[in-house]
Amino acid sequence: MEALDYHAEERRKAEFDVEEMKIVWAGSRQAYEISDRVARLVASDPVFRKDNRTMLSRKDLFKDTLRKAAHAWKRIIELRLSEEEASKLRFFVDQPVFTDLHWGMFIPAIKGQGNEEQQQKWLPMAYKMQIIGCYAQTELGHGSNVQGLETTATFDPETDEFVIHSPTLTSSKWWPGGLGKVSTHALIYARLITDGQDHGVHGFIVQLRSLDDHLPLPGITVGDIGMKFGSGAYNSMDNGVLRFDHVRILRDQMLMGVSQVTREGKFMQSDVPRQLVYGTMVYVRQKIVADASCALSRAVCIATRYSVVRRQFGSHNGGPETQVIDYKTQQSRLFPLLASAYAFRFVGEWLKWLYTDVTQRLQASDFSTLPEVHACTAGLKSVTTSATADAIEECRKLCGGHGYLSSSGLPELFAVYVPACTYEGDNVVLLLQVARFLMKTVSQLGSGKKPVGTIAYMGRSEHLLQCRCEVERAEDWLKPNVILEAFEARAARMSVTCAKNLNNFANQEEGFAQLATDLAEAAVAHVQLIIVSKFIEKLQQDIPGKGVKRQLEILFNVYALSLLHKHLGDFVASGCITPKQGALANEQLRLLYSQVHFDNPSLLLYMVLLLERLLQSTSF
Ligand SMILES: CC(C)(COP(=O)(O)OP(=O)(O)OC[C@H]1O[C@@H](n2cnc3c(N)ncnc32)[C@H](O)[C@@H]1OP(=O)(O)O)[C@@H](O)C(=O)NCCC(=O)NCCSC(=O)CCCCCCCCCCCCCCC(=O)O
Ligand SMILES: Cc1cc2nc3c(=O)[nH]c(=O)nc-3n(C[C@H](O)[C@H](O)[C@H](O)COP(=O)(O)OP(=O)(O)OC[C@H]3O[C@@H](n4cnc5c(N)ncnc54)[C@H](O)[C@@H]3O)c2cc1C
Repeated sequence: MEALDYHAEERRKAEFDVEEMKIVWAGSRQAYEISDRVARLVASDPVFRKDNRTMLSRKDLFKDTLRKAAHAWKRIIELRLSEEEASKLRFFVDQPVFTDLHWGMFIPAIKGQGNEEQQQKWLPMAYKMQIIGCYAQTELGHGSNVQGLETTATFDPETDEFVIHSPTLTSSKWWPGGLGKVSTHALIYARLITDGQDHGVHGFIVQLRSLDDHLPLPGITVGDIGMKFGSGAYNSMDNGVLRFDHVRILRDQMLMGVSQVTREGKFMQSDVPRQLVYGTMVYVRQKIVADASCALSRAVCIATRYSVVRRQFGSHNGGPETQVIDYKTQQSRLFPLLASAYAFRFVGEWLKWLYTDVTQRLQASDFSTLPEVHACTAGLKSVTTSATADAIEECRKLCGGHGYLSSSGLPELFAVYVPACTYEGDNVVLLLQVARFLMKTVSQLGSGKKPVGTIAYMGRSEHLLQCRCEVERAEDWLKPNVILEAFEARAARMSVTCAKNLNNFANQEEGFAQLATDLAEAAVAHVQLIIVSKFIEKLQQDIPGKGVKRQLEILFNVYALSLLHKHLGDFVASGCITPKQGALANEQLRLLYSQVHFDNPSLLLYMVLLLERLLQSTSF
């Protein structure tokens, strides 16, 4: 049976309302309708074709990308698309391009760190793309360590200007997307110096190129940093290098929403946490979590299509060979990835709410949830991107030799996706930020300060440190409360153990350095608990559509139990569950795989159809 006939057949047999499942995936009926409308618009426009991009030279690929970006902008204007529709269209164009940084970082930074006057001056030009901006923070010598940046911004009270300078080779700005060829302006992060005093890293808007002839302005040396991983992939982006030779900018080009410099050169730190200077990174990290579910679902679609069509071995009396989807090993590798796509989707929805909430609180000078938002965005960005990068590679391997063909779509998807484990914060560095938040919380237990939000379970650590999972039969692992308590106990015990071991060192810094690996693992346990708990919360909502909730419950159990199986060592070593209970979880997982496959083949194929229109480069 041909794949498409098979799909049609399976949809007819669907155990659930596929249309309602589409809405669950999109987040709302409106979001689905926008997504579907824009996806069709992109898929039907030959300018946006992408099946050729791995065969283009870097120069032709870049020209092709600029052509698509210009066409996208033209269509946005012509069709009067809303900001949400425009963002979707740029997303579906699906090629790393300078607009990611213009819309994704340059504009949000001005909105988040600029004062009212600066927003009124710069945003109208940026929205009309009369200026094109990039986010120039990372330097050749420093990326993770933002406080180590070397570019200087020295205030000159004589002229009421800042002098922007690159004092060393390692202070060269290195990596910013859109910098190499396109951007006219940059948001530069530099050390603010007034009257000889260094006030740390702040943001400055600097014009790089002429708006007349696009040539670099005096004192600016700028260019592209060259080919990156893979052939097509991220080479459609002009990541660049930038050096300043005593470039002068007006005082009001320092973003003054977080701190200010007066005409007299006095540094004023307003009563907001200095970390708000990092706010744009927090914003993008929460976007990256939502994007992880998209990238993961695409890889799973391809691997699922392949697995239901491909046959190998098992022919009896000349009959058809076995579909590879029937192999238990194929199921145990593929189905947890399908479940992860939904898990990341739902936690991404929640994280978007958390970010919106903190943004509203900040406007009311309420900074109470800022530490949790930092920990959640950093941790979820780290865990979801690492899992997604690994999953795309796993999907390639699930597709045999065909997975290695460019036309499968997987190599390009992998090459474009994997830098997500590095940009917007190296994933290990971000886990250590989560660990810092966990250790601070544990140290405050007993102080009377009740842990709240995603860390509230730490307030029950006395119980969690000694509880025993009530699992005697495999089906006991189908109870959400049993799974939740196991994940809470594992996370609490790993954090409390780290906190106790830190006390064996002369100081916190030394302890942190020596125990960094344990702390990173405790951070992963905490973040995976958040993902599991948000999936449970999603299932507690009213989910319309025949059989939809039932499918999602199956996927939840696959996600949680496959994680438990993968990290069984943590659960058993921390005493949360016994080896026998671990074996029962694995037994239940096998039963669930059969359910996903035999009772609900359409659930798998639904994922195939989810973004099918966008998988034009997928040939099978
Ligand atoms: C956090 C750091 C690692 C360390 O910072 P510090 O040294 O300053 O802090 P400390 O570790 O000493 O901690 C002090 C204190 O501060 C707290 N803290 C730290 N950070 C934050 C924060 N962000 N918010 C709140 N609080 C924070 C910390 O917890 C401590 O608190 P306590 O004292 O109480 O313990 C920092 O150095 C850091 O963040 N490093 C990482 C650097 C980084 O992330 N760089 C990224 C550069 S930009 C980049 O890479 C861009 C890539 C983009 C590629 C494209 C992506 C596109 C994706 C989607 C967007 C699409 C949008 C499309 C839009 C459209 O088209 O429409
Ligand atoms: C495709 C791509 C696009 C990018 N776009 C932009 C952009 O638009 N704007 C921008 O400003 N930047 C951008 N970046 C830069 C990116 O943000 C940095 O690469 C990232 O922050 C990591 O910094 P680094 O490369 O200097 O590595 P480092 O910070 O030098 O870290 C190197 C490695 O050392 C280890 N390490 C470092 N510190 C620690 C620690 N404390 N504990 C344990 N291990 C540690 C980690 O393994 C880490 O991967 C981009 C990068 C890429 C790959």
